[in-house]
This record gives sequence, C-alpha cells and structure tokens, in this order.
Amino acid sequence: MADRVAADVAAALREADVDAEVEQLWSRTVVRTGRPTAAAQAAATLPGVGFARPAVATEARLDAIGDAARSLAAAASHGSDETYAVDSDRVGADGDHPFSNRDLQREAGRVVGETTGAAVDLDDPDRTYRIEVREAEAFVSVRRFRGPGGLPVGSQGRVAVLVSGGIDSPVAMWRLLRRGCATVPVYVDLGDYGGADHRARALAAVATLASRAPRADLRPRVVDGGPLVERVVDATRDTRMLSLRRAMLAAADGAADRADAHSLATGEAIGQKSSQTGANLAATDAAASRPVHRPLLASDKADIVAEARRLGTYDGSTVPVGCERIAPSHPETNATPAAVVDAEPESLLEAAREAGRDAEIVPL
Ligand SMILES: Nc1ncnc2c1ncn2[C@@H]1O[C@H](COP(=O)(O)OP(=O)(O)OP(=O)(O)O)[C@@H](O)[C@H]1O
Repeated sequence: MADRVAADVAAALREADVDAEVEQLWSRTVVRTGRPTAAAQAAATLPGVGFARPAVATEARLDAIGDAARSLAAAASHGSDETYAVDSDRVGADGDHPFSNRDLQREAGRVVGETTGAAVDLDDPDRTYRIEVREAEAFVSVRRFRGPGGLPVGSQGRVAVLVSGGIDSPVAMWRLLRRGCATVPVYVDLGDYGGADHRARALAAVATLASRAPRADLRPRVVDGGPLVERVVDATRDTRMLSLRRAMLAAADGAADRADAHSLATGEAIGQKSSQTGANLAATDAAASRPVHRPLLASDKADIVAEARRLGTYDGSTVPVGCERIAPSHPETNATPAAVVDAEPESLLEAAREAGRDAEIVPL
C-alpha cells in the first residue's frame, strides 16, 4: 500500500509539473521539493492519502528544530488573538536523541510564542505546529491539507462502473476509487434517445476524477446502445426502464470481461426513482454475471449533490435525455424478475453483453 501511495504521489507531481523526489521514510511518504505547498496540495487529492503537510526538513537537534519552528512562525502571519499548540512524535533507536518529546514541545513552543506573541491553547488551538523526528532528520510543519483517506487506487482490483451524464454515478465512481478500486467507466450511448451534451458531461466527469488516479487506466468505454434501446422501447411498456437497466448492466458485464473487472457498479440509491425501488433493484441484478455494487444505495440526494460539488463533477443544468422520453407513464415499481424477462425482447442481454465487449475506448 505504501509503495502504491508513493508511486501515485510521484505521478501526480509529474502531472502538476512539480519537480520532486519521492521516498518512503518509516510510515511516511516524504517528498523533497522546492515547492512544498503545491506538492502537498497535489498529494492531498489522492485516494490513500489522509493528509499532506508542507514541512521544513532539518537535522534532529533541538536548536535546529527551534530555528525551523521560528522561520515557520514568522512566515505564518498569526493574528494577535490566535492560539497555538505544538505536537511532536519521535522515531529512533535508544540514545539517538538527547531530548524528549516534552523538550521538543517546550523549545518549539517557546520559540513560536517569542516570534508571534500568540498564546498557547492545548485544547482547541487555532494552529498546531507539528514536529516529526525520524532518526537523524526532523520535519517541522504548521499547515495540513486534508486528503480523502481510503486506499490507493488499484489495490482492490477493477470495477466496471456505469457512468451517465447525471450527478450520481460520478460520485459512485469516486467512492470506489477512494476505496482502492481502479474503475472502468462505461457510458451507454442511447442513440436517438441520447444527447451529445449528456455524453460530453459523462466524459468530462470521468476526466475530472481521473486526475485523482494518475496511474490507472480510466479511459471511458462507450457502448453503442441505440439499437438496444429501440428494441426495448418497441417490445415493452411498464417494465421498460427495468429492461433498459438490465441491458446496461449486461453491457457493463461485457466491458468488464474485456477489462478484467471483478464487479459492476451503478449510481443508484434506494427509492430515488421508480426504477430504483428495492424490488426493482433486486430484479435488475439478475442480468449480470458479476456482483453489482451500489456505493450510493443508502445516501440522500442532498449529500450526493454536496459531494459532487466538492469533487467538481456537479453541473446544475439538466440535460434533456432519453430516459424521460423512454419512460412509460405507469412505470413498474414492484417488479419480479420473471415478469421483466417475459416482456423483454429475445436475446437482449446477449446483444448488450456483445455491445459492451465491443465498446469504443475513448481517450481522456
Ligand atoms: N447512459 C448511461 N450510460 C451509463 N450508465 C447509465 C446511463 N444511464 C444511467 N446509467 C446508470 O444507471 C444508474 C441509474 O440511472 P438513472 O438515470 O435512472 O438515475 P440517476 O439517479 O439520475 O443517476 P445519474 O445521476 O448517475 O444519471 C446511473 O447512476 C448509472 O449508473
């Protein structure tokens, strides 16, 4: 895991044009660079990174650490009523350091107080100076960029994710990336029922997320779904949306065969739409040979929208796409798999799987 994080950080820094050397030091990924803030900001976008701190590196001596704390405090431009605390951690063999954690905190605390005139507050400080001593070297920092946490991308295999031009599925894709899944985005082009804007939005959302997984192949797979939709619309009525969803899952299954993905995923949430009742979700799953994950299953729409905004995949405009024109006036909400299959055109799923295997791989 640590090696994957270090390699992802190195790749993200290359993409951000930040010159840097990346190494693994104890449990930390250490980046040596002349642009520590830019490096920390880039690293803090990546799954597997809990936080990133721009730090001053110095020798593990009390006076040198005090000097580093002084230069940081002088540059930190504290307000006069701001409070601070010092927190520290030491790793080394017995006798490596002729000072204790308490000595570190006392010395750095004194220096910061002298430099800024700010008061100490150990319970709820406005700023926390952090000192980490690792054998012969020490790192002193005061800023901390929060990362997404989770696991490095690729550590949990590949999942084919059905991504539309809507709000939900990019968030579902992100949640899987954050838990270490290299996602294979699958967009189903609905032909005459689809729209160029819808497709462009899906591809743009994937591109936004791809910057957070610089070593994974996140190129979208675009499935030619027009002929499938037409067959479904001709043959079905109440169960139409369910057959359409089954065809999409089968197409994702085909794309997953090609991309060697172990599972599928969608952006569905229970009860959000008529096609997403508990019974309907159960009825559609049978179309896939792989497990279907729904990372948003128990999320409220408002929370999903807030997450999409944070990720930069939210687009407030609604793109008129096929689903509204495809949907029947009385959609089924309590489907049984048998009733759906009965109404479905023959060999729909086989055709969808084939279309998924033949999906066009679009560059980002
Ligand atoms: N054209 C498409 N291509 C790929 N996947 C799709 C497409 N349309 C829908 N999906 C998948 O089916 C799920 C349900 O779609 P639907 O449009 O019913 O719901 P939604 O909650 O509005 O989702 P979204 O906001 O992701 O479009 C989506 O989250 C997505 O995973």
